[in-house]
Amino acid sequence: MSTTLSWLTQASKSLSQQHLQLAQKRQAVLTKPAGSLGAFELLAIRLAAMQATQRPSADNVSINIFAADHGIAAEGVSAFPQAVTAEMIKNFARGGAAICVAAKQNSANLHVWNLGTVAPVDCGAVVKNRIIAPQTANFAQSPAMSSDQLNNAMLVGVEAAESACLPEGLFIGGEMGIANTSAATAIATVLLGCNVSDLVGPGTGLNADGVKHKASVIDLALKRHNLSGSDALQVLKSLGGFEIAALVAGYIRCAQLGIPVIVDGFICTVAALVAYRINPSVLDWFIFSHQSAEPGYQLLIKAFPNQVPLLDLGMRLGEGSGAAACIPLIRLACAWHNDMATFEEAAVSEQSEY
Ligand SMILES: O=C(O)c1ccc[n+]([C@@H]2O[C@H](COP(=O)([O-])O)[C@@H](O)[C@H]2O)c1
Ligand SMILES: Cc1cc2nc[nH]c2cc1C
Repeated sequence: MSTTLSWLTQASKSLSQQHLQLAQKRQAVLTKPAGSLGAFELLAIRLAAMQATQRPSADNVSINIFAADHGIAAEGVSAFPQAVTAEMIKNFARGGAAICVAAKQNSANLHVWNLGTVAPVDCGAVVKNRIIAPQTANFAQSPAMSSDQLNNAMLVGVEAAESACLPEGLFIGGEMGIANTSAATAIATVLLGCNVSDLVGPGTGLNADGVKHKASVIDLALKRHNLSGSDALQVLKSLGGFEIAALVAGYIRCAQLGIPVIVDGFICTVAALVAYRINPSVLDWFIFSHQSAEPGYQLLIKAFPNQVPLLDLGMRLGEGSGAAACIPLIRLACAWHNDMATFEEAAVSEQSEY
């Protein structure tokens, strides 16, 4: 696709190989059998390399929720009415949503970006209004976004990433948008070259008949668009989600700025896939937080080589909640790495040769 978005393919910041090796060496001499802290060890090593430090930290976390409505909601593909998107933005502003509680619990900064809802939202300064349109076009009938809309939605993600650029900051993207599992499923179906039935699921809670109907709506829409062979940006524009576009750009900008990204559930992981297809160098900066209960997640995560999500707790909320659930774990990984004694310091005998 011809685009003014050429910045998207600029290389991500390089990891510090020096700090990667120092962190690997330190993990090997801490008072524990080698590898016994499992994924915590790799997490600390990766963060040390990302932050180019011998003392990785996760103290500065910026949580950014991108919210938007979807024209495809008119096809009856969600268990909830479209009005919930705007209603939940108000709930974010009042502090009543799950992500607000998680942000407070973990002393993380929370930002809400409203990219457009059908019902108006007036929440004063708490919500940053960056309205692209009341909703995307219904992708069962036409492309979800114009090129300008795609560009403007992506600029919101860039703005969020750049404002998260604090010393040793981490970025969590979250999303809110009724019917966005349909958009995400459609995008992933094209990018993975699989069938809709391999990925489609209940989203907010459709029953079996509802999932069947959702699958046939997405299937028919994809036949109309005929996107096979299209690049990831074209797929994003056609099947959309302003909030998904903002996430894609936010992730890429974070990787370019050297900000570690904690990727949330199904929709966010689809955004991560679009980002990865546009610019493969972003993968160094992604920490996959949790296996969403949305069934398509299991196939989706296989598209990222060697990536295993940290948690599998049956979550499927969105909002960045699964990523936020990882904050205490990431902090613990850092504390173990930074503060444990070495075998030498503690005068503990090391492993024998056997
Ligand atoms: O993050 C996930 O894994 C996830 C899985 C299912 C649903 N959601 C959330 O539910 C909404 C989309 O679901 P739906 O059924 O309306 O397409 C949207 O606001 C998402 O944040 C999120
Ligand atoms: C209530 C509700 C809260 C959500 N948060 C993210 N997606 C959501 C969808 C619904 C329906």
